[in-house]
Amino acid sequence: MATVSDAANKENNESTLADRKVTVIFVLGGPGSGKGTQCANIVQHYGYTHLSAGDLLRAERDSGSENGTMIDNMIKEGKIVPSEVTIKLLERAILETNNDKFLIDGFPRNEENRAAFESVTGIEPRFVLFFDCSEEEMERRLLSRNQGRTDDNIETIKKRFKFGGLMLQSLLKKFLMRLRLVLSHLVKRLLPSCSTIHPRICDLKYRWSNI
Ligand SMILES: Nc1ncnc2c1ncn2[C@@H]1O[C@H](COP(=O)(O)OP(=O)(O)O)[C@@H](O)[C@H]1O
Ligand SMILES: O=c1ccn([C@@H]2O[C@H](COP(=O)(O)OP(=O)(O)O)[C@@H](O)[C@H]2O)c(=O)[nH]1
Repeated sequence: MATVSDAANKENNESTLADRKVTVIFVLGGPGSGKGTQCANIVQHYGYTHLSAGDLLRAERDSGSENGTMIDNMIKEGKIVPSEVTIKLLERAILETNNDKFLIDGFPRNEENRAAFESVTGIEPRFVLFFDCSEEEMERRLLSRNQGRTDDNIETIKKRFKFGGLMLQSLLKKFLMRLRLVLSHLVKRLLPSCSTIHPRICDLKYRWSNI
């Protein structure tokens, strides 16, 4: 589906997502559930390009952009950056990459993110990988992640759990209804290094062979 920005880009002879046929997998899970770690594994074995929404936002913040202060505040408060900002960064990253298969890590965070992405880019995910992990384990991992992040402190971690948990649950329900959700215990069969991800529920259509 072409968008207004697609039309503007066309006039400027820039390539747009409407010109590209891309496959997208959303990789979701709470903070510290292992999304980034497992994306690195998948990239190695399946030739996907890994796009972390959080990394794109941190790079934008550090670039001196006009949105830098807003992004910094949202991250420190564990809140969700407005969809249009994150989607623009994802769109740009896809267009700059010469691959047609993408793992989008940590996005969407909520239903509004999902709907906006679909409407702006016309892209529906092939499916969604969800890494399920207890808050206790996620907290332990985040506190020893040691990447110098401004949000890996106990106060912000609690906020990320509080704001993110419910939104993620209702988003997952949407994907579940569309039969697009693959849970961590299925991922675990393919990626033995996922062994500490704690498995729960479900017997859903398993489409790993398609990627
Ligand atoms: N299965 C695992 N068992 C133990 N520690 C893990 C596991 N997966 C990731 N970690 C560690 O937990 C921390 C958070 O993982 P990360 O992949 O950055 O999570 P996310 O991207 O979901 O926030 C990192 O320090 C990582 O090395
Ligand atoms: O689509 C996104 C992804 C990330 N974030 C912000 O970036 C922070 C860090 O996200 P990231 O995915 O890097 O880490 P995680 O919280 O999953 O460990 C989040 O708490 C949000 O404040 C956001 O607003 N929108």
